[in-house]
Amino acid sequence: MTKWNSLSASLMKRLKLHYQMKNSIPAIAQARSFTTSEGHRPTIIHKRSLDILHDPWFNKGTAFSMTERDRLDLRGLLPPNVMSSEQQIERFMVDLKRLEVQARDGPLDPNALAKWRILNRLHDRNETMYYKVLVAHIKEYAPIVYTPTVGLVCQNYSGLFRRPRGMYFSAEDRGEMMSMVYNWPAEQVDMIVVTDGSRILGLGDLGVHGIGIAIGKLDIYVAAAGINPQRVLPVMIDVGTNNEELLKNPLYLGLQEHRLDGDEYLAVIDEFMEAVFTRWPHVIVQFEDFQSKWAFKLLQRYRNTYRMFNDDVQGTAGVALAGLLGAVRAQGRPMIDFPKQKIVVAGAGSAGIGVLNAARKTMARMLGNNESAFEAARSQFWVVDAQGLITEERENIDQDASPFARKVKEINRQGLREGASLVEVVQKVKPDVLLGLSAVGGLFTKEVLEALKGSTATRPAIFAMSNPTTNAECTPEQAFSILGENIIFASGSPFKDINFGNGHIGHCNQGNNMYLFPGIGLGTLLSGAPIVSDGMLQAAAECLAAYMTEDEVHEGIIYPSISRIRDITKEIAAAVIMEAIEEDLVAGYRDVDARELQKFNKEQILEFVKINMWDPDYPTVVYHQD
Ligand SMILES: NC(=O)c1ccc[n+]([C@@H]2O[C@H](COP(=O)([O-])OP(=O)(O)OC[C@H]3O[C@@H](n4cnc5c(N)ncnc54)[C@H](O)[C@@H]3O)[C@@H](O)[C@H]2O)c1
Ligand SMILES: O=C(O)C[C@H](O)C(=O)O
Ligand SMILES: [Mg+2]
Repeated sequence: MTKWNSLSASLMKRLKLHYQMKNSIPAIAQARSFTTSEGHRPTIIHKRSLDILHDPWFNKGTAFSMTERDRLDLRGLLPPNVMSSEQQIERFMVDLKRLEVQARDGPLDPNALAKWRILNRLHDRNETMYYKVLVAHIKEYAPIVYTPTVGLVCQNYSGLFRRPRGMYFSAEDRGEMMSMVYNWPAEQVDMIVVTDGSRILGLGDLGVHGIGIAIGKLDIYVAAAGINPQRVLPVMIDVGTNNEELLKNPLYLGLQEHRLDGDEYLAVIDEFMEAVFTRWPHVIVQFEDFQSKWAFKLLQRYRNTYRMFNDDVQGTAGVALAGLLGAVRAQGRPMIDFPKQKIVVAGAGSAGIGVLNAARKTMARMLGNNESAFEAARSQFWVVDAQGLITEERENIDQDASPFARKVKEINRQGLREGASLVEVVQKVKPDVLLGLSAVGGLFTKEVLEALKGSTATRPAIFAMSNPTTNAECTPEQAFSILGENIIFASGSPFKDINFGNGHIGHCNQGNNMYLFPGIGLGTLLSGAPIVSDGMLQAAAECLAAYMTEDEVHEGIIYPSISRIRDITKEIAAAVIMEAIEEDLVAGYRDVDARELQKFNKEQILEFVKINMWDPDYPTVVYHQD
């Protein structure tokens, strides 16, 4: 160091000390005399981006102005609504008061939200420890970081928001996304879960507060699939909200305008996709909780060009299919009898239609995989939506639901008609399976369940798959008490098993797409496949269906316990890779290239998956100057 350099360094040091003492601000260049438009001297900082938000000295959270966000590379790292410090305090106080007056946060666990807060704070200060806790206690804490509590978290997000997590792309960012994406500090991102907040679980449009679901899904990716937490990115695309309460709420964190629609909406999603795939060409994007209206369109738009899938349409379909096949086995019948099952589905949204398409295709394959098999499979389904039974007489029928509209002649024979109620349909059809993806809590009323007593199945199956808990179409208590012990029960949100008191247990299976999406994502990542094909999704579902032993299935257990989720995810990922090899889609991962991967046998693929799963262990850390 030259004399002048060392002199100026010591001068700077003294100056810094002087100004720190004078202003109590730890900034080096307070000596400069320029001022901001508000008349204050600026604080000069030597950090950018997330480092600022993670520094309690400099962080202003949602109060960073738009110009500051641009200056400091913060654009996209905060929800779009800029708040005053008074509003920030108001939000904080609402949350604080809520804790004082309302200790009960949820029907199943009165302390669910309090537990979420504690886990979230751990997540903010020590990721490795957070995931160690989650992996070791997944059964206990999945219902906190994921469904059902995550729904409550999204509903209360304006109060719960502390440190931002993930990225926000808003309608205001049009034209900027390609550069904004570089504000994210990670050089590599493997998994993105993106939502536009338009249909969060069964809770409707929660706007920007829906980011919680993307965060919860990625927690499951890390815990179940061993995706490295430094390479996951939760994303919220804020195109406005049609939730009138949020539009009026001064504490809402998102854009307070109605949702963009049509081409304007598509342009935003297109720009986002282009931006993230430009920066991270190998990323996988999982679409989550988009309203049905867009879920299918976006899937069709991107699925052949990008590595993406829609969890609600495709993940749910696979999980339901595995459960439906399990229900056939639980009736003591071979899986090949699946095409004989009569299935009533309540709900024809993204989830319901996804399940119907997958189940129909599987039946058709079992029946010979030709056009007449596909047509024959159609007649095994009766679909009831908000307007009742869907038939060809339905006016303005949704194009995704129309393949499942019953023929008028058929239903006349059955004594049914367009718009028939769910009870009537169950009474007349006497189905083997009643499956709900309606988002209507309690839809399977006493009358509906009574009607199911007429089922021609030896062991009828009830899938109350809507989330969160209060949206379940019925509870296991209701189902078992009306229909007796000899049924199969599954629900989207977790319920406790029922003890009948006679040595028998009524098993409550959790039919949730969390059994599939982590394996689909991990398998796609490790195979290097450029798309997520139908075959890969089918392989994932079949692997889940085959995972349960005969004994378990006879006991009524059709899905594994969540405590086995890491193992089942490994198996599913391997099945996805094997299918990708079969379809000649593999490109390899890291130092294992396509040719090598193609030569692996099943054991080697399982080992390959296992060694690529991140474990939450502390690494040895050393310092190295750049
Ligand atoms: N368990 C899982 O893994 C899983 C996966 C995805 C979605 N879901 C749940 O499924 C539900 C629906 O999701 P979606 O994306 O399909 O929603 P959606 O809003 O697109 O669809 C809801 C459907 O239910 C119908 N419906 C409304 N009221 C009805 C009634 N009274 N009777 C019969 N049908 C009625 C609507 O007409 C619509 O077709 C949500 O609660 C969601 O949480 C569960
Ligand atoms: O998130 C879940 O728990 C399942 C599913 O993706 C849903 O939207 O309900
Ligand atoms: Mg979902």
